[in-house]
Amino acid sequence: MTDQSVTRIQVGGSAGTDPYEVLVGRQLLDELPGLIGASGRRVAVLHPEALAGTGEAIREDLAAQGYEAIAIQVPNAEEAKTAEVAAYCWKALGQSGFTRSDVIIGVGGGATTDLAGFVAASWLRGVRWIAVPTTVLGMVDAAVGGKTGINTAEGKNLVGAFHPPAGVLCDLAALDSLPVHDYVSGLAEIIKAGFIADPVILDLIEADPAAARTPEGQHTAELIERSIRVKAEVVSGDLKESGRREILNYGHTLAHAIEKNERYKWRHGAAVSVGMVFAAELGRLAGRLDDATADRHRAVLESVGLPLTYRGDQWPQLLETMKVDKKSRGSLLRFIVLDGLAKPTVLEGPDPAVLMAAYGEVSA
Ligand SMILES: NC(=O)c1ccc[n+]([C@@H]2O[C@H](COP(=O)([O-])OP(=O)(O)OC[C@H]3O[C@@H](n4cnc5c(N)ncnc54)[C@H](O)[C@@H]3O)[C@@H](O)[C@H]2O)c1
Ligand SMILES: O=C(O)C(=O)C[C@@H](O)[C@H](O)[C@H](O)COP(=O)(O)O
Ligand SMILES: [Zn+2]
Repeated sequence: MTDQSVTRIQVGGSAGTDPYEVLVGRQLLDELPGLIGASGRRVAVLHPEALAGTGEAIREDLAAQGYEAIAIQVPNAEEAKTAEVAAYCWKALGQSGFTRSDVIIGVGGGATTDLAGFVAASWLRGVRWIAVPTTVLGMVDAAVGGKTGINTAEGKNLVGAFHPPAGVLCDLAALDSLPVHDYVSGLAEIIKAGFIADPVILDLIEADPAAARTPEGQHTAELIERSIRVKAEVVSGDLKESGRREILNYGHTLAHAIEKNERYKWRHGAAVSVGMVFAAELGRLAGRLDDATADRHRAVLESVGLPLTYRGDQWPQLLETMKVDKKSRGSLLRFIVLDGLAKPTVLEGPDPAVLMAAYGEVSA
């Protein structure tokens, strides 16, 4: 039985998109059969190496309920977000006779659910999938909203599809085994939600930054739920990022360039942290953002142990990579900046000197 203290947050349902729910609580796996649906006979549980035990336990449980269940183990973290690993998954699905009525379950962090969603989007031109995020970042951001994809040598998430899940199960117990480095990485996306839409998030973290770094923290569930609500509200109105959804990319233009520069060895949240400090400086230098809000970025990110700087000598490469950011239009670079707290906006084609000066503020 699903625990009674489960929070349900609806996503989508307008503009022709099917609604689905994000559940936050404990012991949520009993929800799987309902999400798989009456016509699902085969299920593929896609999981990273680090969650071999969890993946197998879910597979066994579903097999015991009569499903033809296979497990597909993929590498940890960004090593899973490649065309080669996607092809490996397609092969496993083909060999098990996976049809359009069958279902993929992505169990893991954002890298795993991005891959699982992409495999689901591309297999037979789209099959049903369910996200079971097991990291903070996966719960508050990656598993929600239907952006799926993989990286290429040229950049982050360059191949993908919008393919929303049938449901998202955030079991808070999963966070107990998450290394602190990965836990903290997820806080960057929570802090992003605070700056772009819900400043109460910032207040809660600033009240006790040490507690925010652990699953036992007093406000853990509230921070996760508030961030999911921000994401749910934004993507519900703009699934395919034709406008407002771009605000979720706050800090990501530089972040993705840093990730590529580091050959995807930096955690996404760490790169987003530096990217948000850069975006705040850009907003300040462009005359949009007040000093106090810009300075608040450094203070809150540093208080939870996120990085604020990156290598100063890498600017030319980073600038080149930023040109193929998905928000770019032709040769026009576009950034999300703040006009004030919780007032995100687009800054188009900033003066190259201003861009470089903003980078100077995050250069180590
Ligand atoms: N689709 C989206 O909208 C969206 C949004 C934000 C981020 N992302 C993507 O999410 C990815 C980052 O996700 P992440 O921060 O969750 O990292 P991750 O998926 O790389 O996971 C980090 C590490 O933790 C391990 N792990 C996962 N759950 C665990 C658990 N419960 N216990 C122990 N180990 C566990 C993983 O195997 C991996 O080694 C990036 O690729 C980023 O681009 C996507
Ligand atoms: O959901 C979105 O939209 C986001 O931008 C959320 C980001 O946190 C996330 O990292 C996303 O994958 C970035 O998307 P991309 O389109 O810039 O690759
Ligand atoms: Zn992100």
